[in-house]
Amino acid sequence: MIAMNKVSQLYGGTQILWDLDLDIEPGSITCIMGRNGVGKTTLMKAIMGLLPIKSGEITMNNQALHKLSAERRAYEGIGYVPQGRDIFPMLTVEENLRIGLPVRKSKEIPEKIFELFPVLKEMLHRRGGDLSGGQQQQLAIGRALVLEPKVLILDEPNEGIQPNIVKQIGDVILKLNEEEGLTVILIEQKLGFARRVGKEFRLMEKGRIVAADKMENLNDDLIKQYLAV
Ligand SMILES: Nc1ncnc2c1ncn2[C@@H]1O[C@H](COP(=O)(O)OP(=O)(O)OP(=O)(O)O)[C@@H](O)[C@H]1O
Repeated sequence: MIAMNKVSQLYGGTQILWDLDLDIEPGSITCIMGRNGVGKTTLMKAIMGLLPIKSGEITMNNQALHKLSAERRAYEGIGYVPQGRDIFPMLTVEENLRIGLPVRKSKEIPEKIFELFPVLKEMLHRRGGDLSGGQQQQLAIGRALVLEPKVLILDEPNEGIQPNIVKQIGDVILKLNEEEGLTVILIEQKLGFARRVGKEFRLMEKGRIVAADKMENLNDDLIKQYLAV
């Protein structure tokens, strides 16, 4: 579905991604894992078009993606929930959700969003900045889903969030995947969550993918080598 072929990327003079190859199968839930600073967020920004790549190619369903603008990639069906949520604190929940609608050429927020996250309906007229961290994360996911993406990228959605909301977010990801075939790419540091939700894993080190397999094959040796701190 999404493929990266020998992608390299630099920040200033520092190379972050090195000839990186990645394959994301349609309908999969793939966890991108690795220690801090290995390039996971940079990789996601490269897929989204938020950072230009230096060389290599990125395709979705065999169509070149790396030449398209970030906006165009959203239009083509890639939804992105950045690290740190990034909602608009001064806008209401409803206004935050409506931001994606022009891309979708629709006037209404799909009712499905409120079925998945009932709290967003309850808080529709509150300012985003007044929500709890967990509620803001649900809003950020809801806002990405307004675009009805084919692929949803989430960057550490559970960072600093209380366990009951982490559970709800996991349930929503699994439901969208199982019922609608949504392809999910998830940056996840928490092993328990990755194992519950992920079907595939990709381990990163120093800007490269160093291991790729089904989640049930994420064994103690790999964890020790690439994840343990
Ligand atoms: N805007 C930037 N300018 C320069 N260097 C950056 C910038 N953003 C990230 N980097 C560097 O790029 C490298 C990869 O960062 P990235 O955020 O992609 O890693 P990560 O695996 O997502 O880490 P984390 O788990 O801590 O979020 C790090 O060494 C980081 O310091």
